[in-house]
Amino acid sequence: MTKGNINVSVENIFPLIKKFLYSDHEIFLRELISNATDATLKLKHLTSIGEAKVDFGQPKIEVKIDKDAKTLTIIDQGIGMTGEEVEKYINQVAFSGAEEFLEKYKDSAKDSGIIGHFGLGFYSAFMVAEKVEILTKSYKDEPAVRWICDGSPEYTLEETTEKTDRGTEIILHIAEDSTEFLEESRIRELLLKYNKFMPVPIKFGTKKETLPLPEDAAEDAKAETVEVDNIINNPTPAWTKSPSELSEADYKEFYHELYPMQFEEPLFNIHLNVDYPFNLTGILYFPKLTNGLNIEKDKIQLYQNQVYVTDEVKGIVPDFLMLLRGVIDSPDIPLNVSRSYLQADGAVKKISSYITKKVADKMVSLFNENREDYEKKWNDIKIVIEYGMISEDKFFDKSDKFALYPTTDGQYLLWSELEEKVKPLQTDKNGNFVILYATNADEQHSYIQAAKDKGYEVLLLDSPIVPHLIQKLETSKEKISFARVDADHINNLIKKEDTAISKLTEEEKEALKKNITEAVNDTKFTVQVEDLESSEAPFIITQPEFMRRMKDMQATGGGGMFGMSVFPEMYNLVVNSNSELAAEILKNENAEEKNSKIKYALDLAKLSQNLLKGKDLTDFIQRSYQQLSK
Ligand SMILES: Nc1ncnc2c1ncn2[C@@H]1O[C@H](COP(=O)(O)OP(=O)(O)OP(=O)(O)O)[C@@H](O)[C@H]1O
Repeated sequence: MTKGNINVSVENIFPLIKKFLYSDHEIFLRELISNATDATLKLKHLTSIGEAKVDFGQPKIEVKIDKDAKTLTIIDQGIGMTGEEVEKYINQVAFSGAEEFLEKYKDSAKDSGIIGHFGLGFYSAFMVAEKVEILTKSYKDEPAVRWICDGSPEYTLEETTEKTDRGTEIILHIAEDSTEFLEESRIRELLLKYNKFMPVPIKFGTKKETLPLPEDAAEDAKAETVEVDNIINNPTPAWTKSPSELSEADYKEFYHELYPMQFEEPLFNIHLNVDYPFNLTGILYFPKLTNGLNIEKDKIQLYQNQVYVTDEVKGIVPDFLMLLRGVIDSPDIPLNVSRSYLQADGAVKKISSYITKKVADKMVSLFNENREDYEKKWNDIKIVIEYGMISEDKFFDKSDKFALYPTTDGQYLLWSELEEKVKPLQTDKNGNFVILYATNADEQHSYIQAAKDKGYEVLLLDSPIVPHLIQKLETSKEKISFARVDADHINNLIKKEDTAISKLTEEEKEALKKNITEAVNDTKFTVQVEDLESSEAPFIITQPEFMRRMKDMQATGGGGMFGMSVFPEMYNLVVNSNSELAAEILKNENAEEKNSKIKYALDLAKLSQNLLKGKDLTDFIQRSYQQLSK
């Protein structure tokens, strides 16, 4: 038997490990199962290149709890270790055997999926165990050994005949403060969290399975039940397969495997697969963003060689795609990811821009393959696309091929189609293409109607980030501007050469303006007398585009200008000088009647802008009833 001191530079590394190495104690299981997986994959590799002349068979990893003995054991049927190797790989902390293996078999082992890198994973066992035993037998024809260490730097190592089969057993004597890890439910939870898609089958207990009845079975025959291994993982999850092997149904099935509590079907998926300049595979799903939207729970999961790392993917996945679901697996992402690391890491930045590009490409092909279906899904995906257009220039540059601009008539136009269809009529006298839009088809109905009467097209842009999107489009495209239909009278929104005829003289218009301003007596409203068609409404309330947009942008974060914290409510009250009511107000000499007519007309204008509320609305209704009964 050998006794010795574990070769570390710090006098006692264990308290350090316990405290600092991983803040999350539960990851010890992930580390040990990763080691067991590595050991299995190493053997697979060695048998495949003929270096290990043993039968690889169908190895699995087993996790066992013995409550009485207070032990948790992880057993693999992998490569095992000789006494010498235990000395080398276990006793010399921070000497990673995985690294050495990869170095030695550099070229052939590149794709073997080996996880370990740092040479500290094994010692995370001491976060939960007061004593750790390793019972191991190498695939080489050498005696098995037992290594025991109680958390001090002292260990014992001896040969044993107790283990006759190949592989390693890690026996953790669970410490008093960690007995939660002797609970079956806790271990099951951890296995499902970290190991659900690991590449080697993991057995945790057994389960009963009912055998199918033979075809010629008697009617009253009872199906036989057998005890089988309870395998908790799916060793070949969809993302490890090639897209050509997978049907739509497979993708959907995997979605539900990933998120068992999600009952809605995903809208579509994007299979990621890149091996240069970094390795990355994965599947992203566009979920249907319903009201019950659960961004918190079902997030994109990050894996490293099928080992779950985290679902904090900020930095790796561009912000605008955080609403998606799915998995990303990359051996280039370290297991112990920290935020500062992610932000600084070049590979991670490349991953983020690759994902952006891939999503853009997928949008183009979805649109081209089945436009009708894409249009149907537009309302569910637009928020992600529009956010991407605002935040990622590369995504914006491609968006002309897949971003849709819906009209209030239910058409979905690409930018090029919008230009072709709408630009000729909606270009103003200065050559600017004015794009009219509404944010709410019901509330802005009368304005939409006024625009349509002129033959104009009105877009329906109703997502909350639209003010930002519009700003982005206006600064990126030449000679265009957006105007909400109620931003001004339609004649002023798209100014044409023709001058309107007025029934009133300039002096009369001035007098009318004065009358109305005094009667309205509210600084929120700027009175503007305009020569409109006599059939148009006498009073129209509009809200200038700039002020409203700034206000909207502020409400959705950012975009406020001049350090203004609160934008004042500002409206224009457009008075149609050619309307009968204008003439009537002007010539009415009864001051009281004049006043009440102006107020009544103002209320009607407010009503059509959805601005008449509370007491004003009640008063208005009362006054209207009085009028009726006169
Ligand atoms: N179950 C096992 N079977 C065979 N060898 C093992 C087993 N567990 C650990 N080893 C050996 O011990 C070495 C050290 O393991 P450890 O977990 O500390 O580091 P690692 O796996 O190389 O890297 P990481 O810190 O990323 O886990 C491994 O590289 C491997 O050679």
